[in-house]
Amino acid sequence: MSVAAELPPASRPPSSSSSWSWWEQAGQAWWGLDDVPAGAGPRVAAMGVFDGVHRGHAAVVTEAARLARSRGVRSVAVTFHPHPAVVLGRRQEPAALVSVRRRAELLRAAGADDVLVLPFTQELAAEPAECFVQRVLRRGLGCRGVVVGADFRFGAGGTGDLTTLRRTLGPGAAVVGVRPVLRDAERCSSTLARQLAAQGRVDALTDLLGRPHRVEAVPVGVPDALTGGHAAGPARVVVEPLDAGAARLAEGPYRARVLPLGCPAFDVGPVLDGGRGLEVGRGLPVGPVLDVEVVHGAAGMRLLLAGGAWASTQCGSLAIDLLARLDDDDAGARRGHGAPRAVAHRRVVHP
Ligand SMILES: Cc1cc2nc3c(=O)[nH]c(=O)nc-3n(C[C@H](O)[C@H](O)[C@H](O)COP(=O)(O)O)c2cc1C
Ligand SMILES: Nc1ncnc2c1ncn2[C@@H]1O[C@H](COP(=O)(O)OP(=O)(O)OP(=O)(O)O)[C@@H](O)[C@H]1O
Repeated sequence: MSVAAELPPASRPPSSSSSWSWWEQAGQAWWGLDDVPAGAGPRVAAMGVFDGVHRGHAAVVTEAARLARSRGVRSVAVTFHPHPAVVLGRRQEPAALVSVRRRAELLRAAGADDVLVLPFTQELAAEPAECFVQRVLRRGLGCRGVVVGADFRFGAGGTGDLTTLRRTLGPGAAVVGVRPVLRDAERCSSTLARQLAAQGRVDALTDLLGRPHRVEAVPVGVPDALTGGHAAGPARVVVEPLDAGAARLAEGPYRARVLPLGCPAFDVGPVLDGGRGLEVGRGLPVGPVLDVEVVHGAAGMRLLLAGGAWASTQCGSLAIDLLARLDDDDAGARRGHGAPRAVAHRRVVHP
């Protein structure tokens, strides 16, 4: 039986959700082995969860792409969702740094020709490593090579490793274990990235990811008065993460670049915040830099965008790239004390 056929329907995004329509539009990923086109030829796979696609992940995917090119085949990033630790009850919170849609986009940006999302279930967790390699990597994807981190473990009991891959894939296949990519002598990991986000350590997080951390969000309200569609003074827009399980971000003020999401034909429109609307450079929209305040409440995480009236009126959803934490002294103090503490809310006024 195929992986997709074994899935509960809820594992796949509902076709009515906006994120699913982006999947379809972008043709970003295969969802389950059944989606993989038959007879598409051999491949080299990179394998892992890849939440956040940090620099360590990028090294694995880039190596798979290089190996695939050298063998004249396509590369595929094989990723799992939800996170095994959540499915296996080792982690309570389903906190993910990025949505699966964004993960697929980042894996492609790192060099993967294709992305396969395998829904992670109790059944998959119980599958012996050798069976997984035979069923998914050999028969399903025709792998001529596999690239993982040198310490990657998989399969029932976590017994699968590089040796398992070499033995099971056979002599013609290349199996590469990428040496750990470090940041400040610490192994880059999604767990570390989630910790840095929870502590509001934007500089360290940017360094670990190799790019600014992005929150994908949708406007839900305008707290400040808007008169006839025009801002009466500095406007603030409330936005909520698109992904209800988005990893926690420390409360407090940030500076962020805000981009329209999923609307490629975005019209710049009237600029409501004094001339700093979207510019178009090299075919890509370059959003305005805005002050953002992150708050947590009963409804979950919310972000208040200063001067973001254009966003609520012009575009359904937004990408918010965090550039800096505004209260650096406070962040420094937090670093010194280890544990994150609440940051007093400061009203962010757009200049
Ligand atoms: C293909 C595959 C990939 C896996 N990847 C991960 C992983 O990235 N992280 C993780 O914690 N567990 C992962 N697991 C789960 C563990 O290998 C293992 O199934 C789990 O720890 C259950 O172990 P148990 O049989 O001792 O209960 C993966 C399992 C499979 C089959
Ligand atoms: N720092 C790193 N250097 C090299 N390879 C890495 C690094 N981190 C992860 N990998 C590899 O990238 C793939 C995906 O990693 P995966 O998401 O499973 O691990 P992770 O980043 O440690 O996540 P988590 O912290 O959630 O367990 C795996 O093959 C893994 O071994």
